[in-house]
Amino acid sequence: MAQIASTQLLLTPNEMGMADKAAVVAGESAFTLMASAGKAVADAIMTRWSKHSVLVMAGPGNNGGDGFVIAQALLQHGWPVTLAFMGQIDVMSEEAQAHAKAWQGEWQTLSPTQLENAELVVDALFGAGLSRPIEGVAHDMLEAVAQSGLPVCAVDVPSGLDGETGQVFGVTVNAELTVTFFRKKPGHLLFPGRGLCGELMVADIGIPVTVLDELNLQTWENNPELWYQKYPWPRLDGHKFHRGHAVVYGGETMTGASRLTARGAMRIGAGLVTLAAPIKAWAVYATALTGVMVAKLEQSQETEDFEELLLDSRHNAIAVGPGAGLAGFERIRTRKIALTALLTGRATVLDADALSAFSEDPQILFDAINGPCVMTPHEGEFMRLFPDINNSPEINNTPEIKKNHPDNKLTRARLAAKQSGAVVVLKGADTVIAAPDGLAIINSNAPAELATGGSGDVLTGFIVGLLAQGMEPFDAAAAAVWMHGEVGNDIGAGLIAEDLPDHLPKVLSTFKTQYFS
Ligand SMILES: NC(=O)C1=CN([C@@H]2O[C@H](COP(=O)(O)OP(=O)(O)OC[C@H]3O[C@@H](n4cnc5c(N)ncnc54)[C@H](OP(=O)(O)O)[C@@H]3O)[C@@H](O)[C@H]2O)[C@H](O)CC1
Ligand SMILES: [K+]
Repeated sequence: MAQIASTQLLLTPNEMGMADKAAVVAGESAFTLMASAGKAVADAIMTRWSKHSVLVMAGPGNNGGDGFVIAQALLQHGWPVTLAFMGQIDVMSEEAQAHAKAWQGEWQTLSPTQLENAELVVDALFGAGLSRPIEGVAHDMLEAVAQSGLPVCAVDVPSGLDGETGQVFGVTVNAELTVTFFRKKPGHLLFPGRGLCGELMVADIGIPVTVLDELNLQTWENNPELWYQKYPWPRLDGHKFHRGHAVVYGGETMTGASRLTARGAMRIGAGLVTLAAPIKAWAVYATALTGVMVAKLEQSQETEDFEELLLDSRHNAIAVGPGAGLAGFERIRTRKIALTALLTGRATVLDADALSAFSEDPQILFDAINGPCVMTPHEGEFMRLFPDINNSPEINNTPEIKKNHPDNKLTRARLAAKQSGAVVVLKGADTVIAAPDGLAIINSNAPAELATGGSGDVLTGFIVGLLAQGMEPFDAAAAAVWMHGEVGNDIGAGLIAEDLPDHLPKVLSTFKTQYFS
């Protein structure tokens, strides 16, 4: 995947440091890299804003070094620039010292009073090297910038934002523009970070792409580049059986949920979809669904009937959870149905009630996962299913977690995938898709409108529909999450879950034109 989607790779600040070093070993000079970084930011500023009085805040490390380059470039173009420095020049890196010496304007020591005459702020206080909460004058300054309402251009990250986790170290600013270098960082895409960066630009500063080969990177931003080559377009000579047969379990009470799942599976191209429902609800399903077949599960032998239905090996993908039911005996039945699905070893999606039904003994569920499986918890379901990842002092004290503290959504999803053996889709505005082997994708195209009842049920349908067509779980999950986001964008304001499957053809046709013609 690394080779086919190098531009989608995300580097943690630590990995970025390694890429930087590898570039220097390969012959790039650290001085030139910093010059290119600063120039890229200055160019972006001059493209976006007309000539303004600028305050450049430069910190003690190389982020501050970039600040000197930016200040000098803007000064040369006739911009009124104030440079506010915090640090000690003689302990800075050689390249930062050299660029600081090249600064031809006036020096000031960082202080909130400098904001009085500023119209634009360049934030080059801290970047990848931030290692602890910001205190003292830098803290007061960032707070004052935030309160001033002045437009901010952040260098690499808004200072205070952890480029690895998207979490804030005490204080930060809300940037209008963030210019980062070489590749995006996970913290640009994970909330709250994503909401703080404003427009995000990635500047090429001359780091050769070959340095990526050495790094064993495992994180990407979701994009069709990652999976379009495995996308199961219907074959011209195809038959509906080539496109798989998805089975969706439907409960007795919340029948809308699994209907949305079934419709999602149809729309994304499953050849056939069967909704299997307890006899009491059968008529509701049979009346409401046209293209979807409805199978009866007789009273008191629902699990046995479900098992029998799955004896037909053409039923190659199964979804359990939306509307499955958790009240009273339904909880036990949902568990049995989920375990029955998993026992077949066929591709299975577990969502909603199928996850919550195991909240008291999740290990029973994890032990049953032996085949291709995708779990799609939202944060609440995740907390119930993986309490130790969120709470255990033992886990929180391991060096791994200390570095990637539990607020790190990426790490939590990865650990959950490893612990359960399933691909985990940890849903939210910044959905993370993680595989048991550590590969992970952050999704970034979902609009706020998707946070609506039933939206997740459709996503489950998209995933099971792609699984039925033979896509691997990690790719199917990534493709479905991306399509779901695109459909959401396409509909926009006023979106309801029912719209999602029916707007998919438009998104699919754009995708097809873009990647297959
Ligand atoms: N390839 C690239 O990406 C390039 C990036 N460049 C820029 O370099 C920065 C990263 O530079 P680095 O020096 O590693 O880190 P910072 O500038 O963010 O800051 C490090 C200094 O800050 C001190 N520090 C850390 N946390 C705090 C704090 N909470 N309060 C006060 N001071 C803090 C730290 O001190 P230590 O005691 O922890 O060592 C350092 O002195 C990257 O973001 C890019 O902007 C290059 O220009 C070129 C290539
Ligand atoms: K910064």
